[in-house]
Amino acid sequence: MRASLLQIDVNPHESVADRRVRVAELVRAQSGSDLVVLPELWPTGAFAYEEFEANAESAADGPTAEAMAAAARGAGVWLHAGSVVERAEDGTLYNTALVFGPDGGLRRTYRKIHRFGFDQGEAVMMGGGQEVATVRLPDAVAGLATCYDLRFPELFRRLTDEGAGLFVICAGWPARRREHWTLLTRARAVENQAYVLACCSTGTHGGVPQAGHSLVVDPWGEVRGEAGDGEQILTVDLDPAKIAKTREDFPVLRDRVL
Ligand SMILES: NC(=O)CCC(=O)C(=O)O
Repeated sequence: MRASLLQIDVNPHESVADRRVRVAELVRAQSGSDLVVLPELWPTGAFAYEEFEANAESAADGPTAEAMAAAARGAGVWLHAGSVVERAEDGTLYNTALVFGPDGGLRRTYRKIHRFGFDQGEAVMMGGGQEVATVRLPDAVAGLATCYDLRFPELFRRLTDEGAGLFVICAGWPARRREHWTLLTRARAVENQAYVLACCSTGTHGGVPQAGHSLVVDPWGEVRGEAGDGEQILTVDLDPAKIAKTREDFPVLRDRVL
């Protein structure tokens, strides 16, 4: 299973519309991959709070959903299209991740459960998701999480209990906490014996320099690929059989007591 993480440069010098066109072209170019992953809130920037209202859109048929559906179909890939600022029917904003199948159909949405900001920014501007989300890919069940969710191991254990052997995490993680990013992605992989595909943005938006360093970690906790600081496509071949094999050979999940 070939996965390509598109570590997109998100900065205010490029308009949302231009970035959408550019990212769609990048996705279309990934036709040899099985799964393509984009960062959190790449149209606006995860910290560009002043852009949220003006760029809020429908998760089903807004401009980003339509462009990403066409790009997934064009490339014939599964696409975790990162997240968008969703405006729900009642007007509430959500940080919502979108997953498309190779036919361009929207297969899953996930509203970020843990909102970042400690009474500011996303934490007050957006509603919190209430449901965990998994999606069945051809060779594994993927559990979805978004950025700050990474700090909450109980979410990943719930996803594991729902059958996930691979976590896809879109993020706009700040550079100043990059050590946490690397440590926590590996921890989630080791404790759940699962692949972690963690795609972060790069550049600076909302005045917050981004970490980059998107990662693919295997179920043994080994880093199989890591991007650098700038915009980059990180392509890694995964072995989904390794999920069951790791869980059989070293069956810690069976020893859970609580
Ligand atoms: N966009 C986010 O969720 C940022 C999370 C973050 O900065 C952190 O957990 O640290």
